[in-house]
Amino acid sequence: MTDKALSIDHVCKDRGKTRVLDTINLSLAPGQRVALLGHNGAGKSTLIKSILGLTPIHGGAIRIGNATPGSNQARRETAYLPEAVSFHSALTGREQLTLFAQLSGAKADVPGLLDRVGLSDALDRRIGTYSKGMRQRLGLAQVLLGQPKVALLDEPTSGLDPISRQDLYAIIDELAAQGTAVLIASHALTEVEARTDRIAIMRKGRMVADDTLNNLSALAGLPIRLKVRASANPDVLAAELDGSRINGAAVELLCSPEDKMEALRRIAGMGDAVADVEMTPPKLEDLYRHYAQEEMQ
Ligand SMILES: Nc1ncnc2c1ncn2[C@@H]1O[C@H](COP(=O)(O)OP(=O)(O)OP(=O)(O)O)[C@@H](O)[C@H]1O
Repeated sequence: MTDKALSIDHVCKDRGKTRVLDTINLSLAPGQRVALLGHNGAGKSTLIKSILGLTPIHGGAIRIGNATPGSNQARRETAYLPEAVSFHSALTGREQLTLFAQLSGAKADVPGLLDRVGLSDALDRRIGTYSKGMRQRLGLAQVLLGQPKVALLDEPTSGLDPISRQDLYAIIDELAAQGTAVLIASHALTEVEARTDRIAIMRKGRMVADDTLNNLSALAGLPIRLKVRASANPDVLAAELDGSRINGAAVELLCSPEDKMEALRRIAGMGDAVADVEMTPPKLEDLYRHYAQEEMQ
């Protein structure tokens, strides 16, 4: 028995002569939300297809709980939302979801699920008349159907408006709260920064980072930005603090996490010459650039 919802252990996959997954390790505990990031072609979709058992791997092992990808048990326990969901356009949302429920053998409160994803007004409308966001919501209702152990979401918010994105993440949070491990492949860094527990970054088939945002920040040693606003003369402040002028009255300092307190003490020592201080830790965008870019290798 394992306490992991998903474990990926030394997985390799080749396409022709190219190794597209190279010794990938990744595990998700129940209820964890993990962002899977990487440039185009890094291997995210291939990894997701391998987890679904849709493409063979050539080394290592993948388990959904204790089940192997593609087995009946794994299929029951895994839900997948592709980037471009496609449904039968002649069916209504209610009919499509009822059909999925029958196919999966799950007992489902179809109107309740459609209500939960904000489609109660459209449940008897043909899917052909749904917008992209509505189809995405229907896809999410399908993910919610069987209370899966693992949910794999491929760019779930692409093409959605900001409110629909927020709604979608709220549903992902609910899914995680009921114990589903959620792996979200995405290019939307700002979103996943706020809405996931861990960040996994792939580069050319390898997993180059897998940790919490804070730990990745510490490991990367990226600088913290301090923006100091002068009350009177910013040039004097810039010279005293050894910072650079960034606009009318402000000075910017970059310091390592270890030097942060020392820098703050120096700023406080300037007394009334300082009107305000703003501190910005590295963002996921900075970390992504650090871990995913080739030049950094
Ligand atoms: N059906 C296929 N046949 C041959 N090569 C493929 C196939 N699908 C993907 N690849 C190759 O495998 C590598 C990984 O591609 P993959 O689609 O997994 O990347 P990705 O990280 O999902 O990219 P994106 O962000 O663009 O969706 C790439 O080099 C790609 O060209």
